Amino acid sequence: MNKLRRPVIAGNWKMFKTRDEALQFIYAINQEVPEASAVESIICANDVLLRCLVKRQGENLKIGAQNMHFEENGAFTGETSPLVLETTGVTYVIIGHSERRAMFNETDETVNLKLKSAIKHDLTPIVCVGESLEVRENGTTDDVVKQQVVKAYDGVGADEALKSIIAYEPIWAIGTGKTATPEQAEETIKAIRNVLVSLYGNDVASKVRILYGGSVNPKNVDVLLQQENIDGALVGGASLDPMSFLTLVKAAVK
Ligand SMILES: O=C(CO)COP(=O)(O)O
Repeated sequence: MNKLRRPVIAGNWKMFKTRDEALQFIYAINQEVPEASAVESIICANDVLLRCLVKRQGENLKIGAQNMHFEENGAFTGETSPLVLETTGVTYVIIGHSERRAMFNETDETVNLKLKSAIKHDLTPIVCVGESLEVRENGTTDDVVKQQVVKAYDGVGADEALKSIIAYEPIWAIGTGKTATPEQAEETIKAIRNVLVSLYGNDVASKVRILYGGSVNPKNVDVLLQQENIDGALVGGASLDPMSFLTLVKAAVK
């Protein structure tokens, strides 16, 4: 791993786990999670579970949300305010996950508004980008992903960008068991870092963490994390089992 950038392993539980299952998971790993100074370990859970997880999180495990509204309050039935996340003790939030883009009308514009709002509320945004299989096959991955990054960071200053994390998740690799090869992931993540260079210069670009997501598991995590530009992983299925999640976290501090 590049020791200049602290690695991040974030579990995205999606709409899995009951309250009891979530608490069992936290109790099982709290004492085992490596020091936060060596790896940022995060569980992003369903909104209803956030409060009880925050109360029981250990020093080295942080809790994140999977989405939020960009407004602090208003007539937005069913939405979650960033202010509520902040005051609940949540410290991370996933923004623009492809499932939300595909099923819940998330757009590059709302991703941009949410990114700015999250930073304003001291939430570390994990900004998701990634291409469809069609885009991968027609060879325009870099263009599509670059555009997503440019639009997400429109009007975002360097100091704010430094507080954000990017997750590159090719849609065709999510939940399919088809991981991008380490070379494919590295190539696209390098292209994302180059966008940051053009937006903010070398120094900022070299400090922003960029994660890979899409069928990451304990077997493939090492080779992915060995890539120069991959600073960690955003993990769905393999984050649901406590021992599997711990293996991933420990792989990041090897
Ligand atoms: O969508 C993902 C994480 O946000 C990836 O999910 P899987 O790890 O289950 O492929």
